[in-house]
Amino acid sequence: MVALSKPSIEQFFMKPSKPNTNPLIFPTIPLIDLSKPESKQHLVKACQDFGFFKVVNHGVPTKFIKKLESEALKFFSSPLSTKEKAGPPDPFGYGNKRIGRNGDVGWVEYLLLNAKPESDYQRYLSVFEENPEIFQGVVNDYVTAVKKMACEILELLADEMKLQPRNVFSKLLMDEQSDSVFRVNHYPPCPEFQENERNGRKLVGFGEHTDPQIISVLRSNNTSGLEISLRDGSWMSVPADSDSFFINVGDSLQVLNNHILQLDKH
Ligand SMILES: C=C1C[C@]23C[C@@]1(O)CC[C@H]2[C@@]12CC[C@H](O)[C@@](C)(C(=O)O1)[C@H]2[C@@H]3C(=O)O
Ligand SMILES: O=C(O)CCC(=O)C(=O)O
Repeated sequence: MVALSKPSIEQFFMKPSKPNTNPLIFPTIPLIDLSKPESKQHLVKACQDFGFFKVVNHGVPTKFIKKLESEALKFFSSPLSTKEKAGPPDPFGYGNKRIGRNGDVGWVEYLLLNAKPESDYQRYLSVFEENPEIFQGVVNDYVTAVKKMACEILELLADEMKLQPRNVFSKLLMDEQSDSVFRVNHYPPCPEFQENERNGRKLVGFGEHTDPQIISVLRSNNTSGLEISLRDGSWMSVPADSDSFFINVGDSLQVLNNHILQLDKH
């Protein structure tokens, strides 16, 4: 993660990270097809070996995805002064370039919302003037469907790890006290982008980090740019994809998993 105190255009660029060029280790992102029962056997391996995988036949209705995308585009197309009424993030709300509480910056604007079902987004959505409830409804439909998929994945994982009850992980997502968040990131065009690319410097959208939660469910509107770190310290690009979801194993699930493996040994 790039932690900088004085945001200036220079700070959004850095030397490219080490790409994976070893032809003997050219990994592909594990694929989990939720419609195939045998997929769940690959799930534990994908989590343990890679910590990241792609999910197809996920059951999240395309209409929820498209509606969310279109509402999010409406939000980010609004004038900056309007969007800023939904910020700064505390931690929820609209954020621009400043990410989190540690002084990190990136070429990104975002809307971070609490993903609890009863959350009220009115405070953040003055942008939508007369009908913020449309955005609220669209987010609720999307978040509910994505949580259902996330719970299914976590329950398959518990089954495969022979853990009881099978909602041992998924209940953490559904709990009243759950710290689930919903985040929409928008990476606006950058005027200095091409010149810096020519000089071998890379634009940082959302800097290097791990996710503290159980799992992160990621989706892009068919855009590349996301990279994941491999065990050998190299970075791998996640190809653009319009239909799939990508799952990142969060720090909490890794800790729980290591704890369970330790218990197994005794
Ligand atoms: C720079 C950061 C933003 C973040 C907290 C962190 O220090 C590193 C993890 C980031 C992340 C990623 C997943 C979620 O979007 C998030 C809310 C979280 O819990 O960890 C963000 C944090 C953030 O934006 O505050
Ligand atoms: O926008 C992205 O694709 C990555 C964002 C990310 O890593 C995150 O929100 O934790």
